[in-house]
Amino acid sequence: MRNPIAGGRSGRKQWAPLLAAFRARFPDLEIHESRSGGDARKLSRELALGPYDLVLVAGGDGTISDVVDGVLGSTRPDMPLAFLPIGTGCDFIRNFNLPTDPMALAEHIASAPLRRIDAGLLISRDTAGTEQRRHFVNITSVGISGEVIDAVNAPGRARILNGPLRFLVHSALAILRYRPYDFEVLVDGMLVHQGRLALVAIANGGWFGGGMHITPGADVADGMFEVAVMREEKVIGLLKLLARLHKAGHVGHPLLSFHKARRVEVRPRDPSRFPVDVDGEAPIRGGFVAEILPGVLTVRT
Ligand SMILES: Nc1ncnc2c1ncn2[C@@H]1O[C@H](COP(=O)(O)OP(=O)(O)OP(=O)(O)O)[C@@H](O)[C@H]1O
Repeated sequence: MRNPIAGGRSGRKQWAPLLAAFRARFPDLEIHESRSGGDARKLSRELALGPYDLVLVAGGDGTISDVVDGVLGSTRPDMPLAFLPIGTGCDFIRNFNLPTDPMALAEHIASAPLRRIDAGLLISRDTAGTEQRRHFVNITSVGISGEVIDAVNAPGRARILNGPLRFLVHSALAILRYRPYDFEVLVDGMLVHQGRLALVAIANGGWFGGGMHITPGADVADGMFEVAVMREEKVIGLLKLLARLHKAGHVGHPLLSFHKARRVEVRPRDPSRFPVDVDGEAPIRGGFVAEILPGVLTVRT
């Protein structure tokens, strides 16, 4: 299941050697390509019902998220998945120790045992008040990160910058522009914050934003979210924190708290609608509930 636009120009370059390596190791390989945004979800729901042993996801975090949502929403949610990282940020696969060489990656996936990992379920409401449900696999966050994702994914925005640098520059710009939202955050029913916030990250995996190690205590297979709550802070303080995120140097900061949880609710006070970063895309707006689904995904990593 390939997203042909993932990773831009460098993604297209990566594809030929990956395809050659995987064709050699998996002679029965079939290639299916998404044709538009969101198509990966529909296609993978169909593939989950097909005569296949494994769905290889060739794309970035958005593609992996769509495929996970498609497979978990199908009647065969235990269809095994494996990941061929081709993307801008490629944050989810940082949780696994995957080889970068295409031949080594093909061999690794072919011989890896099946294992179960967790995913998240998001429950939100659209503008008409209708309940929406979608799965995520890495990190759902709001605050500065939602604004960053809106900027990074803005259609028509020239791709002068790519990869982690793209996230870093947009993060710095979003911090300069950000006016903290007012939220209530409930973690397993307990109110852990009420008021203005820089960021809340509800994490299954440890990294977002092209390598920022926001939740170092996250474990994709422990049946829990790791939740990072970053309280309001002055611009200069946020920029300093941003500079420390790649090496997890933010841990221990007095304005940050971490929580382990099965259910997290983000209730907006002002504004009531804002972009929500779901695995590096912004498919929903406004408040939501996130629930962990322990061991629901079958993977070969
Ligand atoms: N054929 C297509 N044409 C246009 N958009 C597509 C197509 N197929 C998938 N998409 C969309 O492309 C978007 C980006 O995909 P993806 O996130 O995998 O790549 P990326 O943004 O380069 O990587 P990352 O998320 O790791 O930074 C997704 O939102 C997906 O819905």
